[in-house]
Amino acid sequence: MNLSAITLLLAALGATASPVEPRAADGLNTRAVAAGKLYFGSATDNPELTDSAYVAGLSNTADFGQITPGNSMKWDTIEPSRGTFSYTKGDVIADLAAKNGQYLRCHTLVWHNQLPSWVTNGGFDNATLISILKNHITNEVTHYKGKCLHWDVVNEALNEDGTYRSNVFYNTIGPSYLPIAFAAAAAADPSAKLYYNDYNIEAPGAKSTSAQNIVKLIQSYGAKIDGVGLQAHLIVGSTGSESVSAWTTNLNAFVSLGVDVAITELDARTTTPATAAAVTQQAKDYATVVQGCKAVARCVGITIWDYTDKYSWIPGVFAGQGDALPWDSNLNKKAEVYNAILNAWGTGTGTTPTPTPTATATKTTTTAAPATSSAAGTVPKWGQCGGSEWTGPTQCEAGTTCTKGNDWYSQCL
Ligand SMILES: O[C@@H]1[C@@H](O)[C@H](O[C@@H]2CO[C@@H](O[C@@H]3CO[C@@H](O)[C@H](O)[C@H]3O)[C@H](O)[C@H]2O)OC[C@H]1O
Repeated sequence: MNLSAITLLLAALGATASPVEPRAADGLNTRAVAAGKLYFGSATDNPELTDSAYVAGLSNTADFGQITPGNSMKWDTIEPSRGTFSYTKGDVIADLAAKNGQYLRCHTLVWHNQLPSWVTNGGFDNATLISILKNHITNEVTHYKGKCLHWDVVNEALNEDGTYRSNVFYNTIGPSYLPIAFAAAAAADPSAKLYYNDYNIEAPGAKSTSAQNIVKLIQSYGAKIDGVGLQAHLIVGSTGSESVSAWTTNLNAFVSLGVDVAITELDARTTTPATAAAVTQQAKDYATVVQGCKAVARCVGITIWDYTDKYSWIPGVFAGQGDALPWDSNLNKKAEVYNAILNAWGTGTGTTPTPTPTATATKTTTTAAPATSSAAGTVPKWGQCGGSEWTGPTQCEAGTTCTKGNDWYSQCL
């Protein structure tokens, strides 16, 4: 039926064909925004962007209001050799987000994995590695300035028992590599929200407590940290999906430090092929995470680690595991899982944030300003070696020696 036929029909029925306000289509992102969140999003990666059906799904802003590059902003892609920066792959994803009017979560600046061997095995001394770290961060954050809603500044600095992970940065610089990284990122793009991101911090416990201590450490240096990302690579029916209250208790422990939280890499894997019972449990697990985030005002959004089993990272890393995402490997929605997420968001009641994102990430958020913020260059000096300027906690072990750097940190020897 053409438009004039519809008009005639409406006239016959006593109605008019006047234009009506378009309503946003229902979807995972639409529901998240209606619940007061900034986005529901998905990770993606360059190779799958040749799949037009996949791209169409990813670009559907009813479902996805944010995208995260799964690999293309990591150190080995961006600076594969010292001082040589390559932004081609990351730009493709940043441009796609801008074209779609989606937020961009930028991932990740400092991580022990996908770190080129020139960094890992370079044998650099403390001062040189700090300089390399700051140069990498400054260059990359400057390149994407104004485009990243969030930056995952440091990824996975902790072991399972909550101690610091041994990596080239920790082993050479000590824990101050974290505040140094955050300060460098803040200086390069003051508008981007800066996150510490880790896995197995989804439930209260030693690792979650240590992640909270990382927030305090960064704050104690006077550097800016805006949020903590909880990856949430879940196993169906296992830790991280027990109860909404466990989620809210844990999320609120971070929020009480004055930072936002985000679920940054959600998937829920099972033995493949998934049984009907596993899919039912998986739907509950996704719903639990959504309800936990929904209940905490400063939980700003949820990202699934790609949206379809077709491109999930899980089978390649966990043999015999998979079927972890709400879309199957034929790009069809798993109705039980998808609807569980929709229903968990509900139909609204939150404070709807300012308009749909445009190409720039510099937009108003519904969340409060971070509790601590200090511009790089005005942060307190780390005075254990010189003494007078610093009144914060002791960085270097008692009895060890240190040397005062020419910046706001010192170096434990
Ligand atoms: O061969 C590699 C391939 O192994 C690599 O896989 C990526 C590995 O990282 C995945 O993302 C991480 C998942 O868990 C968290 O710990 C991290 O924060 C994430 O960054 C990513 O999805 C995989 O594709 O990809 C590049 C290939 O050359």
